[in-house]
Amino acid sequence: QEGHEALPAPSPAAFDTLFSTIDAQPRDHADTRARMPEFTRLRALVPPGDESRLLRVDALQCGVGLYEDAARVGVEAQALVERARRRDDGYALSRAYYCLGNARSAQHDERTSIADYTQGIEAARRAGLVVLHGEGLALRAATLSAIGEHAVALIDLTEAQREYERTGETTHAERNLLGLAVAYRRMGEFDAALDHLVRAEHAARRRSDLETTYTTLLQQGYLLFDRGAYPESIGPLRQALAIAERQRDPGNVAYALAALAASEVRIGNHTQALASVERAQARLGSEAHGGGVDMLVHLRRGEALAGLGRHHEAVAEFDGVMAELGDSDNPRYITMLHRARAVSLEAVGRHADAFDGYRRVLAAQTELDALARAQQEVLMRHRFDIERHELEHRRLAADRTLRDQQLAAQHRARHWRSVTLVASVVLVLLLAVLGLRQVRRGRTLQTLAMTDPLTGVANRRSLERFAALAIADCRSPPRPLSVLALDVDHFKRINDRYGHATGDAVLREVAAACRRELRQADLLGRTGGEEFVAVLPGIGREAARGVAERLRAAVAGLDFGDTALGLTITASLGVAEQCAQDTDFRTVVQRADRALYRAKRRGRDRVECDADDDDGGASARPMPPAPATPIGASAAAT
Ligand SMILES: Nc1nc2c(ncn2[C@@H]2O[C@H](COP(=O)(O)OP(=O)(O)OP(=O)(O)O)[C@@H](O)[C@H]2O)c(=O)[nH]1
Repeated sequence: QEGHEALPAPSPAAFDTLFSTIDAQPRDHADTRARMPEFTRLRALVPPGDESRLLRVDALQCGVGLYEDAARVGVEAQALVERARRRDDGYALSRAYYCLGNARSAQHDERTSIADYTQGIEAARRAGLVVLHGEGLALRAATLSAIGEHAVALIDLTEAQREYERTGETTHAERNLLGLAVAYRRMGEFDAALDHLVRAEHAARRRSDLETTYTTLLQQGYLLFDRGAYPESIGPLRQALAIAERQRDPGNVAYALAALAASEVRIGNHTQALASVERAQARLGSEAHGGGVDMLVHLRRGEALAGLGRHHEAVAEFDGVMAELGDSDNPRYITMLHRARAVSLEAVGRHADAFDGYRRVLAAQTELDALARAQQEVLMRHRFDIERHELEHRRLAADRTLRDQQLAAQHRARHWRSVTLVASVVLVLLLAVLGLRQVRRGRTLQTLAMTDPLTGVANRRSLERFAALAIADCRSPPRPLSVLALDVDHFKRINDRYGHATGDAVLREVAAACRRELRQADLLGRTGGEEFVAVLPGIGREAARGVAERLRAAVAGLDFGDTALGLTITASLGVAEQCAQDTDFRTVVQRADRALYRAKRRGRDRVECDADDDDGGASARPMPPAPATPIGASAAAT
């Protein structure tokens, strides 16, 4: 075995690497013989007893020798399917089915092969193997196309393309373009076909994939021919021919020349067409070539001869082709053949045969049209279904969006309701607080309006109001009521000696001391600078005198040691009891004031009563008017 490298030792890691490399390469499903050395290396890497890896090599290798013995390959593939099933290996199962499909295809059992491919496609899809899945779709599409099911083939290839693009399998997507283009052309969708062909050609040129570049150019030529653009088809066909020549592939050269000849016939260049055909025949030699290239060359040769007026030779060519054509062959070629043959038969005077030929052309054409219509219908139905699905999908999505929006709106509304509720509660609380504060402020204002700010005792106004009520109260049932008038002695001196602030403090202390000595029912008020008046309801003159004495003693007992050292104060008081003649409070106060005046006169720090009056009320003074400020508004005599 000269030239063979030594086989590697078993290694799972090395196996996996080589396996991925081989598996990623594009394959010719018909025959993998050229890759036998790779498979042998891979097989050597399988660790002993590793059934799983062995299964994979077998699956990868399945199909070798297909052309020689398709039946044997079919049996092997069937066994592989069983093994893959037992091991639950999606990859091997899918490959085994593809191999089985190829074997059946090679034995012209296309319907069964389609079922096998479908099984393989499903296995790949279940295993999530995108590339293998796409490969199966392409295989099935090729077989479908071969039996005239172009629409379903196009659908398969479109699905493969979508999957490749979705998963970013760019190379596979590019390789799939050619198949798609052919499928489109066969469906008569020429614009889509040309677009895919041009893209496939660019991709193939970029990859320096000459074989695919050749095919894309040949297909462009066919496409332009089908569209009746005969002169335009010459360019791509010549390029295809150049590539086939460079590759030294006689089959491809012959295909390109046959296609060129067909276009040359259509543009009336029959001599050139005949030359092309003869060149093709020379390249093909005497060997038989598969795939119908011989038949094509003869058909084109007949057309060229007919164009040159050599109808007898043309009929002979056409008859040769007819003998070779089977029923399963391409109806397009059959139609083309019968039409060309009928023209030549007519030219040589075989009118009845010509007529028969035209009849067959008509029948074949009708069949072709029906096929085309049926295929269009399948495709349209499929596209309609897809569109309907998409429409349904969009409608569902729109519904969902609407529902989401409704939910969001509901949510927002609920949110705002809570916000409003909280805000209302806060507002109510705020109003309550404000109201409360207002009430308090009103009370404070009222208190301020009724009290003397310096001492906190009642002011003149509230004293008069209280007295009026008390007097009325003491009338029925008749009860006594007395009034005391108190004036701090020599208060001016205190101010002068200790300052005004101390004077204020003295006034506050005097008020506090008096309040301590009075009952709850009594009311003390400040009526002038250093003069206070107390109303004592229910108290008669003598009892009031006692109270006045207590007040005098309390004032005299005040101690100012910590504010004004050495300061002692005294107060003089006058007492008056309300009597029947009194019209109002003022007259009682006047009598009390008179008594107070007397106390001052009699030496201060003492209490005098209106009953003790010895000057017959001549010294009675009216109550002093209410001062703007208590200071400087003394009512007491100096
Ligand atoms: N500190 C202070 N002094 C005041 C206030 N109101 C009046 N006075 C002063 O009190 C003094 C009252 O003095 P007079 O009316 O002359 O009487 P007096 O000095 O108390 O003498 P007699 O009443 O005769 O014992 C004046 O000097 C006023 O300015 C006050 O609210 N605070």
